[in-house]
Amino acid sequence: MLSVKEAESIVLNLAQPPDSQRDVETVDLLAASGRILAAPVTGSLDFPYWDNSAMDGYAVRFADVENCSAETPAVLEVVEEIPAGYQPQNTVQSGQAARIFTGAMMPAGADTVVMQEETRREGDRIFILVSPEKPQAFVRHKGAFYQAGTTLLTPGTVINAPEMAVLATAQCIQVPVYRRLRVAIFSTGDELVSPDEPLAPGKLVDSNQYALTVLLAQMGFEPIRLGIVPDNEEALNKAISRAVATADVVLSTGGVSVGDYDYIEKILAELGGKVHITSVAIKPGKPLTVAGFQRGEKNQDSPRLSSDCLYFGLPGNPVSALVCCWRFVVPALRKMSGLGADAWGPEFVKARCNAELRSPGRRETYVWGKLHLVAGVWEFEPASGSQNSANLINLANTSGLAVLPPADTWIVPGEFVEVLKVSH
Ligand SMILES: Nc1nc2c(c(=O)[nH]1)N[C@H]1C(S)=C(S)[C@@H](COP(=O)(O)OP(=O)(O)OC[C@H]3O[C@@H](n4cnc5c(N)ncnc54)[C@H](O)[C@@H]3O)O[C@H]1N2
Ligand code: MOO
Ligand SMILES: [Mg+2]
Repeated sequence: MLSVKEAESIVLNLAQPPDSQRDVETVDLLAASGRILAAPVTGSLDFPYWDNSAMDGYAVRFADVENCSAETPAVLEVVEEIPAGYQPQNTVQSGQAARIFTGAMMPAGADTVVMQEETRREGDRIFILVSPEKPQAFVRHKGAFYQAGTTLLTPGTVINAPEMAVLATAQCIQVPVYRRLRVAIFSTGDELVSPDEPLAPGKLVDSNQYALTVLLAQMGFEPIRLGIVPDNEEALNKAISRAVATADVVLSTGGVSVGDYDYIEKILAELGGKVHITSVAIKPGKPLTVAGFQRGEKNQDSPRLSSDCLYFGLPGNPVSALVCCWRFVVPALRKMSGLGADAWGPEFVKARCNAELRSPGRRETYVWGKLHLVAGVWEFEPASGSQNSANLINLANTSGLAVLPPADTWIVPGEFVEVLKVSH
């Protein structure tokens, strides 16, 4: 049995980042929302584009207003009005000013803006009542923030609202992003029926496929649902071959333990998969099985990442399947999707536990519950009811998994524990 750390490192080694040529597609600006940038975005313009005013007021020559005051105002002739979006026509000469508004282009000759609250207007004359602190006051200079040719966004950046603003301002209307990872999902088990089917004695509703589909879709991956596959070698062989041929990553649930009908590992090997992990010292999730498949010839109809197809045989128990996903699958998918290493996770926080937790020890134990931020301190509240890997009901509302080490552990209320944050 591998430790959680060993398994994590194997999984992250198998998960390879996308190819910067082959795994890239170009999408329209707004369609890039939530996607991961695949190439640097470089501005071809200075930012600001030109000298402009930061205030509503008057553009002046500093030398004309340097020593003025309310008692001895500088009196200037207003020669032009410059709203935002307008190109000034005149050069401001000594003794002159231009009316100007926030964001409007500075006129030639002027070097300083005086805000209108510090002036008094009489017809074409403006009285400057307060001397600006220094020349260039309230002028936003061309290229002061970024110069043309500067890299504004680097590959691996997720495009959210601020990044969208940068793309728009750089006029990057066709955005190179990594293509979405295709993740095949299927459930195995003769007992399984779908939620709309009648439940005969001995049967169980397939919940795993629905949970995994939502988890992946919410993270921006492309789930491909392949249904329920019976515990039958031929059917499993077909389903696995098909999944491996069409997806970058495959997630199956069930059939990875030691029972007579647990065929996944055997079939993975028969199909040429290299099985790297068959059990991990984690509770729940012990029989997690991970295999890699060599990439075949690239096929136009089923483009794949440059890396091998990565297969996760998740345990059938619903909590075990999700815990394995949160702990191992999500970081691997994040790496494969093109995110930078700092974004792969998993993310742990120290939290004050509000109840007693015990674990007998041989496996690293994950206790599910809720994380709350209370006056700046994380608090962990374990889910009430049975912490049993088949109890999918009290897994609802989980936002954190407290991690107890693989040793006899007894956490008392008020003690701090390491908690894995999960999306909720
Ligand atoms: N003799 C041993 N038995 C078991 C061991 C062991 O070490 N020795 N490990 C146990 C652990 S831990 C786990 S976890 C499970 C994993 O079993 P499998 O991955 O082989 O999964 P199945 O046997 O197919 O199913 C387990 C359980 O989960 C239910 N299930 C399966 N699929 C779904 C689904 N899609 N939706 C909801 N529930 C599902 C299934 O009915 C079983 O109850 O093995 C233990 N056994
Ligand atoms: O690992 Mo199993 O998931 O303990 O029930
Ligand atoms: Mg089994």
